[in-house]
Amino acid sequence: MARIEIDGVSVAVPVDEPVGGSAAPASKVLLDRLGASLTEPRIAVVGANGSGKSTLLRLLNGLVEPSSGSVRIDGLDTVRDGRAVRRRVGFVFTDPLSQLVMPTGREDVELSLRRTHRDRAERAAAAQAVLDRFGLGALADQSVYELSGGERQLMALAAVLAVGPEVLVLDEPSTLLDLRNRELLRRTLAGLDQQVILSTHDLELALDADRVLVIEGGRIAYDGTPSESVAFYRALCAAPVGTLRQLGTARQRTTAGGC
Ligand SMILES: Nc1ncnc2c1ncn2[C@@H]1O[C@H](COP(=O)(O)OP(=O)(O)OP(=O)(O)O)[C@@H](O)[C@H]1O
Repeated sequence: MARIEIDGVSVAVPVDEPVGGSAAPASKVLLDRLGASLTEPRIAVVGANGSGKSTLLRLLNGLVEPSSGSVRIDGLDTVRDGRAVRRRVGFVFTDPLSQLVMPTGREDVELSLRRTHRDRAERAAAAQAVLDRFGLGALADQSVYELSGGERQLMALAAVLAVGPEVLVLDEPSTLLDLRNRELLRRTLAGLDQQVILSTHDLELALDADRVLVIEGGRIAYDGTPSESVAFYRALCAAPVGTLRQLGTARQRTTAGGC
């Protein structure tokens, strides 16, 4: 497994409106002083809408850069060594159309394989094997715009897995999947050699992990076993917004928004 070190990471973005009448440019803090060492094979990140899950995942392959602190994958810094990090860390987006750039799934998988399989015939055979593994062979030559949302999501996952990244990061991978394909995804993830880090609102998927982080208001509100973390998250969602609750290691809940 890779060793992922998140060290004192904050992410802030500038906003147009200065806060409190100050003339200084204002910024919005998306992640606030996060620290974690991620070494388990399966890690899930749960949290309310807008809590910072996607921002956290995007840090892991340098799509988002820390405003302060650092993220290292096996010692490689995600900013300084961005290219090397992205070769190790495959990222599957929530919206597959932001990922599938070729007209058909087959071409997209072959595009992923262009570096590892220079020979055309070998590349075609490797692409077919990947497509078959996901039960996508029959859909491989259809326009990606004609695929259902779930089929596209599996196609995007196949295209990323084709190159065998060491770490697989998935942002809400089961959102568009029906029950059958959700089970296929769960079985696929369970059978991978790679380290898998995913964000999800699907608590069953979170319970499959070895470790679950609960993100709330840009901070890690709980970090524990799946059953503990999911119980914490359920309690957090049940708590009235703005109330002080002592829930395990929870901080005061100060942000608005449902779960
Ligand atoms: N580039 C940006 N500029 C300004 N605000 C941003 C930017 N990116 C994210 N945000 C804000 O940061 C917060 C966290 O966003 P993020 O996408 O990480 O949340 P999330 O937990 O993944 O949410 P969801 O479950 O709805 O997908 C949100 O309030 C979002 O609007």
